[in-house]
Amino acid sequence: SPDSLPRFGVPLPQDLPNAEEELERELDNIDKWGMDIFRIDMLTSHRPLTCVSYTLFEERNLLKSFNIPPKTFVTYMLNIEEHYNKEVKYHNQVHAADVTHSTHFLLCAPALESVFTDLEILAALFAACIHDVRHPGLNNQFLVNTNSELAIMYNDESVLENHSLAVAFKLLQMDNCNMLEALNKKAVAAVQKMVIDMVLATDMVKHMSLLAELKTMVETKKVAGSGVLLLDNYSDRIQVLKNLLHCADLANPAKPPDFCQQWTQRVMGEFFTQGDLEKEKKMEVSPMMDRNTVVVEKSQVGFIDYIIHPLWETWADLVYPDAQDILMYLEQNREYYQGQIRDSPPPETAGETANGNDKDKELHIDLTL
Ligand SMILES: COc1ccc(C2=NN(C3CCN(c4ncnc5ccsc45)CC3)C(=O)[C@@H]3CC=CC[C@H]23)cc1OCc1ccccc1C(F)(F)F
Ligand SMILES: [Mg+2]
Ligand SMILES: [Zn+2]
Repeated sequence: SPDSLPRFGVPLPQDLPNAEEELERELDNIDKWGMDIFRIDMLTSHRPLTCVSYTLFEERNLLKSFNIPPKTFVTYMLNIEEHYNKEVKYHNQVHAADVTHSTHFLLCAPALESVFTDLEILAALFAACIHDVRHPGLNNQFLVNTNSELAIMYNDESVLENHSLAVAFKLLQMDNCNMLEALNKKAVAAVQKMVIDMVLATDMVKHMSLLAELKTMVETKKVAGSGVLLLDNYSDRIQVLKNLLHCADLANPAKPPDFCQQWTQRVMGEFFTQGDLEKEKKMEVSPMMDRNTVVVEKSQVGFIDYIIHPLWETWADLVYPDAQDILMYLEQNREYYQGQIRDSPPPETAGETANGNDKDKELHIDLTL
């Protein structure tokens, strides 16, 4: 019947004869780290988020478990997808679909089997879907420095993250969009709180404290007889979910090389566009956004050494041995970028930089630039 949903939730491109089989083949990899989200973006006429989230909610039986009418779910997700900015080169619906898929994969870790309830899984996938909605392709610092409407609205505090949350919950109230309508008030409140906690934790200013807490949790890790993590209070449970979404948001350097390199091109495109705008507005150009000075490969090595590897190494300890393959991709990508740096120095001895400075001090200088 005309109002029945397309098989993957979204209409497929008419000019691609076997789009449906191609898409089915890509989605067969939905439980694998190497799923090709860029091909899914192409095969769904740029609606990867609705397609991937619909496929995941069906696979996890979440629509039935929470009486979510499929039509309502798809209407809401298409609405969310529309509110990601296609002109933005990195923080668009493809990134949201990628983070949602990575969130699903991390939740599948054997160490987390039966640890989280369906409600918590729904909240984590929902948070991933909406975590960057209405991202303008500009960072919080720019919005604060330019006294933007958004920075005033949110008093300079996690401006983008607050905005994405507000937009997502506002869209839930539109016609035929309330996918949580069948949940009781208590469950809706619980989901909303978890989603808010997780999305606010994707603000990079929270990174160091989030990682410190994760390290403490790993050191005091409680494991059940079956080997799964023991998380017996909200604080521990939400802490793992915050770090899980943060890892999914910081997964690009831990993906197969060609995907990692595509994400790097996209983020450079977005950051340089901001740098150009800062130049145009006679502002001080953010050091990492100046196309005339940034050495992309060096940025990636610094990003991996100071942010990505410490986080993923700690996550891998938490779910040991489930994230070992991810760590392998990360180390492979780090070596690739290091090798791309022209006349790159000899491999450093542990903890020392070439001129004998302590690495962490160098990080401090780097991060405060
Ligand atoms: C695929 O590649 C990236 C994906 C996402 C990000 C994201 N970056 N960040 C920040 C940007 C500022 N950061 C730093 N500033 C100065 N010195 C250092 C030293 C080591 S990090 C760091 C910390 C990370 C975000 O907030 C984005 C939004 C949320 C999550 C992650 C996003 C960064 C990617 O590539 C690296 C990079 C690319 C281009 C320019 C700079 C960088 C750089 F290496 F600098 F990060
Ligand atoms: Mg974000
Ligand atoms: Zn993101």
